[in-house]
Amino acid sequence: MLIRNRRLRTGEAIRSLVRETAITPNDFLVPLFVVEGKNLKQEIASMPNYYRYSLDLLEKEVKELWRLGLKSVLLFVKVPNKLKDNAGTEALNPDGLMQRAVKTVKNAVPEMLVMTDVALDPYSSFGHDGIVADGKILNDDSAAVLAEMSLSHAKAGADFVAPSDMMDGRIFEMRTLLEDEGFHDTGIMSYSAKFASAFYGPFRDALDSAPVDAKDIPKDKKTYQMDPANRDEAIKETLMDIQEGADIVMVKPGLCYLDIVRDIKNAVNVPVAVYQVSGEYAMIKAAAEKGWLEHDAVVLEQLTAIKRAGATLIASYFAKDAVKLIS
Ligand SMILES: NCc1[nH]cc(CCC(=O)O)c1CC(=O)O
Ligand SMILES: [Mg+2]
Repeated sequence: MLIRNRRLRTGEAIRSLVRETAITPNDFLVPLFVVEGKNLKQEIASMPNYYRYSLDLLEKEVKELWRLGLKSVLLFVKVPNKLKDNAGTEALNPDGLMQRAVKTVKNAVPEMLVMTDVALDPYSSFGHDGIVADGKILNDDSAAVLAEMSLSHAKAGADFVAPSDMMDGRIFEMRTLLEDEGFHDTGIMSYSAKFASAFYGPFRDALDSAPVDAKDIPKDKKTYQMDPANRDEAIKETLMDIQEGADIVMVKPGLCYLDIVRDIKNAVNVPVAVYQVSGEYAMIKAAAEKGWLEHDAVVLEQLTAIKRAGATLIASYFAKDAVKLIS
C-alpha cells in the first residue's frame, strides 16, 4: 500500500494542519428577539436557552456579543397584538420597537453591524409576510410597503436590511427607494432562496407570528416561499435578487438545503448567507436534553458542514455557544 489516508489523521496536530474548513467569530450573524418592556429576558419555550430581550437587556447582550468577537446582529421584534393590522402600519412607525432597537444597539456598540428583518408577519393580524386580500397575499402592494419599511429601518440607522418575505421584485423596490432617498450605503441581505419549511415553528412561537387559522386566510406560506423540492428555481431566485441589487444572498433553512448552498455558491460572486433556523436549533436542544446527542459536538459539526457547503455567513442561534467552544 503506497497511499494510506490515515497518515493525515494520526493526531490532532496533523489533523488541524490539513483541516479545510474552520469556523470563526467572523462567520456569524446573531439573530436577536426584542420585546417591549423593561428588565425582560424571556426564554422561548420551544428554544431552550434562547430569549426575547427588552431594550435595556438587549443593550447588555450586544455588549457581550461584541466582547466575544461577534460583529453582527439580525433583529426581530415581537409586536403586541393591538398594534397588528393588515397594512404593516406599525412596521413604518419611526418610533416603533424595531426602530428603537436599532438605535439601542448602535448606542451600545457603535461598530456592531445591525441588520433588520423586513417582512410583515410580526406586524400582521393574519401572520403573513405581506398584505392579505381575498384569500391571497398581494405581491406588489406588499413589496411597496416592504420598501417603505426598509427605508424606515435605514433612517433608524440599520446597516443592512434583510427582507425575508419572498415577494417578487421587492429587492428592486427596496434598492430603488433607498437610492432615491440617499441611503447608498445601506446594504440588502436578501432571503433569496427561502423555502416553505416546517422548521420555522419555534420562531413563530418566539414572535407569535404564525399564520392565523381563519376563513380566507392562507394557512401556510407556500404561495410565496419556495417548494422544498426545487433546486433550479433556487438558483433563478438568487440570480434575480442579485440583478435587483442584493449585496448578500441567503439560503434558508440550513441543514436540509446544503446541496443548494453549494450550487448557489458556485453560481454567484456575492457572499452567500445560510440561516440555521429555529427548528434546527430546537431539534439539537431536544435530543441533547434527552441525552441522545452530544450537544456541543453536534453544534460544531453542523456549523462546520454549513460553512464547508459554501456559506460565507451563518445566521445561527448557536453563534454564542460556537465562539465560546472554539476560543
Ligand atoms: N419573515 C418571517 C421569518 N423570518 C425568519 C423566519 C424563520 C427563522 C427561524 O425559523 O429561525 C421567518 C419565519 C417564517 O417565514 O415564517
Ligand atoms: Mg424572489
